[in-house]
Amino acid sequence: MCPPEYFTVEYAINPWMDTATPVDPELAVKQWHQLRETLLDLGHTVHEITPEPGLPDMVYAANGAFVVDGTSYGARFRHRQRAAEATAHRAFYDAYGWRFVAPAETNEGEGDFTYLPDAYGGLILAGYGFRTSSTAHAEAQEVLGRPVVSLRLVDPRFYHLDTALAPLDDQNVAYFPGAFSVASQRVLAQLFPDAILADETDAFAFGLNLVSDGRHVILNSEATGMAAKVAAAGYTPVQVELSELKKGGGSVKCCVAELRP
Ligand SMILES: CN(C)C(=N)NCCC[C@H](N)C(=O)O
Repeated sequence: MCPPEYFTVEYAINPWMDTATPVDPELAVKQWHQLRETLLDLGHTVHEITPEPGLPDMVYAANGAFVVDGTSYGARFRHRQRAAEATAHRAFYDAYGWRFVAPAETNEGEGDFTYLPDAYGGLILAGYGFRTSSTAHAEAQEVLGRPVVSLRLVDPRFYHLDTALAPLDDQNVAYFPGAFSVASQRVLAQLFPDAILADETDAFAFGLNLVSDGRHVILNSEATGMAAKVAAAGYTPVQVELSELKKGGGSVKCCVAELRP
């Protein structure tokens, strides 16, 4: 995770960002700490990457890389405003001694990649259409040695895969079909017949931008419908307020990069 020390909305690179809407920096820091405490209370270890001035979106740590089986496939950001974040993330992984592979293709880390270790022997799902190039999917497959399923995102509000789809455990997902092309919807229905289907209201409340440990599902407090759906499926929803970070176009998942040894 990356503390939101320099978080602000000073440019707009997604439909959620509006430079005219003020951010409450103190509230952003408070909400971020509540998310961190929630993870710690659930028994997770949290490492912090040092925020850098001039990189207000660095709080969305999940965009900095995608780690599977101890290998970190680095990010290469679509927009110049975020480009320097990739270097900071690389330094973080180097300092921890992780194997790091620098990408040649544009990709935004866990924003557009996710991994299900028990689905089909270990499956990567990858989004494209707004940020990550589809060519990065093939690159990730070569780097990580796991099959990658490419999914096309079609709604600009759901510009990263992790705004439209989330693993609930090691083999099942929740997703909002309307965020995907018709063909990608068919692929998801084939791969995940037991998925929880979110609707537009759930997705709009960032209800899919969640972090799950397979039992507890941490999600945005505004996503009440999604909380009810995961509870009905036997998971325990844990709701956190992240109103300020939503102004930058992200929520729970965006703030948490998962390290998979
Ligand atoms: C799920 N993740 C990681 C995200 N969706 N990230 C949010 C990025 C927000 C940033 N202002 C941007 O537009 O890049």
